[in-house]
Amino acid sequence: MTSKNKINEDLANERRKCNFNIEEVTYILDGGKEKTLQRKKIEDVALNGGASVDDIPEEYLSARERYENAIRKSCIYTNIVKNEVLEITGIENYGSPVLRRTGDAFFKDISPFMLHLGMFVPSIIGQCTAEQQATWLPRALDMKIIGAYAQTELGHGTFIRGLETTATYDPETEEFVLHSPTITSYKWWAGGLGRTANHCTVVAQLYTQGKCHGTHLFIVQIRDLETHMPLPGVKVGEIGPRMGFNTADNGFLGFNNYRIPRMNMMMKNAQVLKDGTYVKAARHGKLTYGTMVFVRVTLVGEASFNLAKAVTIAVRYSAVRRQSELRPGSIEPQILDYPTQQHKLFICIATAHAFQLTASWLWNTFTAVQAEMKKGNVDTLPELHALSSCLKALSTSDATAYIEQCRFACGGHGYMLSSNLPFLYAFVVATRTYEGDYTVLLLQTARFLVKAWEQAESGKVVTPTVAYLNRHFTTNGKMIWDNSPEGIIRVFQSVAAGKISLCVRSIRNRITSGMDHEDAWLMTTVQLVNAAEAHCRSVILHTYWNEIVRLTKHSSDNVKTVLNQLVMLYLTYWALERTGDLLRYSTISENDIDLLQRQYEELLVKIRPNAVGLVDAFDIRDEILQSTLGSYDGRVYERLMEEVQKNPLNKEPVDPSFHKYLKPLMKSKI
Ligand SMILES: CCCCCCCCCCCCC/C=C/C(=O)SCCNC(=O)CCNC(=O)[C@H](O)C(C)(C)COP(=O)(O)OP(=O)(O)OC[C@H]1O[C@@H](n2cnc3c(N)ncnc32)[C@H](O)[C@@H]1OP(=O)(O)O
Ligand SMILES: Cc1cc2nc3c(=O)[nH]c(=O)nc-3n(C[C@H](O)[C@H](O)[C@H](O)COP(=O)(O)OP(=O)(O)OC[C@H]3O[C@@H](n4cnc5c(N)ncnc54)[C@H](O)[C@@H]3O)c2cc1C
Repeated sequence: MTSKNKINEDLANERRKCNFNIEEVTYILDGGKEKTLQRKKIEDVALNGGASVDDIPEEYLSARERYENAIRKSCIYTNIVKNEVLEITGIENYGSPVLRRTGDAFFKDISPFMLHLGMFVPSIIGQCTAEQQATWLPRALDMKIIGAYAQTELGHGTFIRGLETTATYDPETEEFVLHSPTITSYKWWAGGLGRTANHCTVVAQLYTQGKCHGTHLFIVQIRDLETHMPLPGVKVGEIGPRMGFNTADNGFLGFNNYRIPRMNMMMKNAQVLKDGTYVKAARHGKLTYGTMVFVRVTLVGEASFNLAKAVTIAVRYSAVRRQSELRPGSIEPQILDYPTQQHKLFICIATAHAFQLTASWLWNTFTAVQAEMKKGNVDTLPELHALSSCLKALSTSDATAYIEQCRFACGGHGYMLSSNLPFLYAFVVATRTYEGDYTVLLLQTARFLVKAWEQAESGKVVTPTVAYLNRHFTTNGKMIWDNSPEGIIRVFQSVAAGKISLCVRSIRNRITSGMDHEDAWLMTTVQLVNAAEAHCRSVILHTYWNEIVRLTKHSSDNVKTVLNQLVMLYLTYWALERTGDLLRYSTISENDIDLLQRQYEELLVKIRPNAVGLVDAFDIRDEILQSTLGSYDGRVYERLMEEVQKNPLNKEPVDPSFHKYLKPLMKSKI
């Protein structure tokens, strides 16, 4: 073995200690052996050309160079996908998470094509009629047209009903006239819009026959397909440097009485006829928000994957890194041996599992609701909206906090861009805001919870994810504390029920004392967010536990044991995090809390020997991790030194600025 492919001795030892079958866990996380094999096949085809490697790391490039480089790599990757990967996987895999994640090997930051596949194409699939899809979808999938999703404006993101861009129907020419009447009506933020897209989905207020019918979606060509020049009446550009997403050319867009054909309105859920008659969406008023629901569902899996990357980096690094002395003169321990380090990292492994299994469950719920809606039944949509809203909010918020924790766990080296942890953080922290801000989405879930509470109060049976509310009305007093997984979950459900109950009481008391409903709701929103968070925690705990029980039924004993230890760690961690709530809503005692703490510390000890095996089971290739600290071989220090050689500042022994500025300064007199 050369030093280049030699595995770090500490890491090799960790792998020898691992007592479970790593592949078995990978299969569980991927959703089955076949899925793992297909993922590996895709990765082999897409990554073995080595096209991902930049001669100069992208962080050293100027804004222009970075963008051009991102486009170059997006085209290379798209060609590989079109010509090689889809040959073996089929076109239905075009937008699959596996392909999105494999693409991470090409970009430390973001592909300018991400919104094309992530939202433009889904908006065509979800919002267009079959006839419209036949017109647009093949061209979009073949990249003959490249799109963005332009909804947010300079003045409004959250409040979609407040968007100001207008689309006014002109029956004379059978066209819509798009217009940006104010500065705040300019579209702002859409990824890929600034420099790359030649089309986009535009969300605008629809006017026909003198009446406004609210926001609707339109497909709009914004640039000439030959010259890429913005079309007359279109003003488009890039919004400027951001915390992350700097290769995604997030853009602005304004229209000056810009005309598009009638059939460019996405007409699956509402139509404007030739004469201007508006035909209302028959089934549900919010079906035009469907693309957002789809993306929120996919973001739970994204949160899991990015957290899995961060913790893979941090655990491998913590096995390689030695620091301090436990006793005078003793060998410096691996930092992974410190219980405080285990406390930082093992919860991240468990959370990545919890979110991955919850994401798959949510995806199945989403497809089941879609199937019902195809049959004309929209009854399950409110529950899906409530679930996808809170799960998106919590998974992105927790993943953000834990990725930062992984960076802290890597000390100074975690601050290096080459560790990839700062990029991961900058990418994931945005997901807490986009596709619906954290607070705003939890308040959407709270609306659903209050209604469900009122139904349960009146004796009606409520939907499965809030079924615990029915129990709330049949049991008296605090929930009996029980340290079993099912017991902890029941207590978390009681916490949620108790908090929702307090919200309802607050709202009612405020109304009784003279407030109108809107003000009473507004004054209660701090509690409502808290209640929605508690509900969502109980959903995640419940789903994670249920899925582990179901998926490990036929697993080997050691896999069962280690996955059980992780889920128990997760349940115990959250019970300890929420002792205040547990004291308020259950019979838990001081003694029970002491026991929980001991149980938690014992779990850290049990998981420790399998920690590296557990992150290896995420099976994230080095090309995708893109980290000096987290590679499979653990050559941390060598890779940090190799990176230094790529730094353009080190190309010449003396920087020109020395002669230009420093020397004159040194020579000048005070
Ligand atoms: C290669 C593969 C690619 C894969 C890619 C994976 C990664 C993808 C990355 C994608 C990157 C994305 C980048 C970012 C993109 C964006 O951010 S796009 C813009 C997103 N914007 C938002 O999310 C805005 C958030 N705001 C809203 O959603 C809404 O305005 C609101 C907050 C929900 C309020 O809407 P409003 O119309 O005012 O409704 P309300 O009055 O509050 O509620 C009325 C009732 O409607 C119900 N409802 C609301 N929304 C929905 C919905 N979506 N579905 C169903 N029902 C809904 C609401 O609950 C109310 O119900 P009742 O209580 O019964 O009255
Ligand atoms: C990296 C990135 C990429 C994006 N990509 C796209 C894209 O491709 N296409 C697109 O259309 N948009 C995109 N967006 C925009 C994004 O969807 C919005 O920024 C997001 O929905 C939040 O809206 P806002 O910016 O208007 O925030 P605001 O709504 O102004 O929120 C500001 C604060 O006010 C609070 N707040 C707002 N309303 C309420 C309320 N009713 N109750 C309580 N608190 C409230 C929020 O909680 C938040 O703390 C992107 C944003 C980012 C950061």
